[in-house]
Amino acid sequence: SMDTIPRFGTETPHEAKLAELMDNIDAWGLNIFDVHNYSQSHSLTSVMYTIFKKRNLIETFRISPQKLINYLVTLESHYLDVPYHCSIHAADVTQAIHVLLLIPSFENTFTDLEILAALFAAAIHDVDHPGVTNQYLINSDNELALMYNDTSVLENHSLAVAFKLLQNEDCDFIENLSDEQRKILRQISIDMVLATDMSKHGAIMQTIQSFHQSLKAKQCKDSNSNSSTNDSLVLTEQKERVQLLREMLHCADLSNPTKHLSIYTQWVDRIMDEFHYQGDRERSAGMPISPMCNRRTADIEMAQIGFIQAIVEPLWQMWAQLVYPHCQQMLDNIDSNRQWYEYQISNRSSRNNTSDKTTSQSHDSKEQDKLKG
Ligand SMILES: COc1ccc(C2=NN(C3CCN(c4nc(N)nc5ccccc45)CC3)C(=O)[C@@H]3CC=CC[C@H]23)cc1OC
Ligand SMILES: [Mg+2]
Ligand SMILES: [Zn+2]
Repeated sequence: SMDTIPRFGTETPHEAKLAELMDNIDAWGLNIFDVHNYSQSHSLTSVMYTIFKKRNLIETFRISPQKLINYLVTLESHYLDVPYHCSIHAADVTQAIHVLLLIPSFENTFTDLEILAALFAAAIHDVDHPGVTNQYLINSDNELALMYNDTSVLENHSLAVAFKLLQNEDCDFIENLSDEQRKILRQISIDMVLATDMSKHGAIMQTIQSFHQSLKAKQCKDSNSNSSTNDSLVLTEQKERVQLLREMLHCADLSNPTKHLSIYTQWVDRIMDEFHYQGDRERSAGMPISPMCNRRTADIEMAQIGFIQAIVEPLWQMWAQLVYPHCQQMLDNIDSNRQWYEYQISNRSSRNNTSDKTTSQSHDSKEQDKLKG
């Protein structure tokens, strides 16, 4: 019954603190690491449950709260304990897409079923990720590459695992959806998760410009409505709405540099841990070491500047243009974060010009004092 379900889906001695954090569930600045700590490492379960309740999806789709919790806890337990692609990343991407769906431009754009599918796709998109890239699985003749014929191996695997878990009677929280609704949910989730494969990034960037221009042209400019609904994007075709959701999940998956520096640098540490561990395995197996995976030659700052300039900033600029002015904060964070990494590099080179090679902060300040004389 309802009274046995905790407020945020999981039992925690820190419910008051979690409540305070969840007040920011609609904000880009939510600290997902704090949510993970205060939810007893159930950030994915508590974030998804809170969003489902806030969006009234439990009533709309007659979802059994207990079955939803059962599914979320089981899904969360199938994320592996890897540095980056763990359940905190899934919670982070899920909360990000929830915030993007709140942008006024999308006030009248998506159906409840499409919103359910988008949140579900975000929550499942990296489940059972082993902490290595598709290329590594292919190069090491991994059974997953054999299973999926080297094609979007990780993304296909996460989808299969997530839907397998739904077959468990106790976890089937979509039991009351019609067959047609289940079919649409499955279709949209598959489309969105497969689009998170970075090998599809180029294709998304190719079409995004012309697609958004056509949307802007159709944007309803109903003169007598107030400003907020004035810019809402109305898309008549489900195909177009799914294309927008595909881009949205890709943006959420590439959102680390759009967050506050203190959050962003934690994701950088985690992804570099994961890449360097893969590089260690490639080195000891005599394989070529993948880009950004060699801890002995790593230039973490340069890798982030390259990642921002080549991938993250161009994508988010396209997205921000479509929903102007609602994503300016993301663009501002990208810019200040890139500048911070550029400063680290310039600071590094001036440090190298001093006599010793030590790079400790205290050394620098002593050096500065000497210079002041
Ligand atoms: C926080 O910091 C990161 C977070 C996630 C990722 C992620 N990176 N990637 C790829 C991205 C493109 N890469 C580049 N390769 C090559 N040869 N050259 C490049 C030159 C400039 C930029 C990138 C590349 C390969 C890895 C994923 O596939 C992950 C899974 C899905 C989404 C993003 C993830 C990287 C981060 O910092 C580098
Ligand atoms: Mg992925
Ligand atoms: Zn991801």
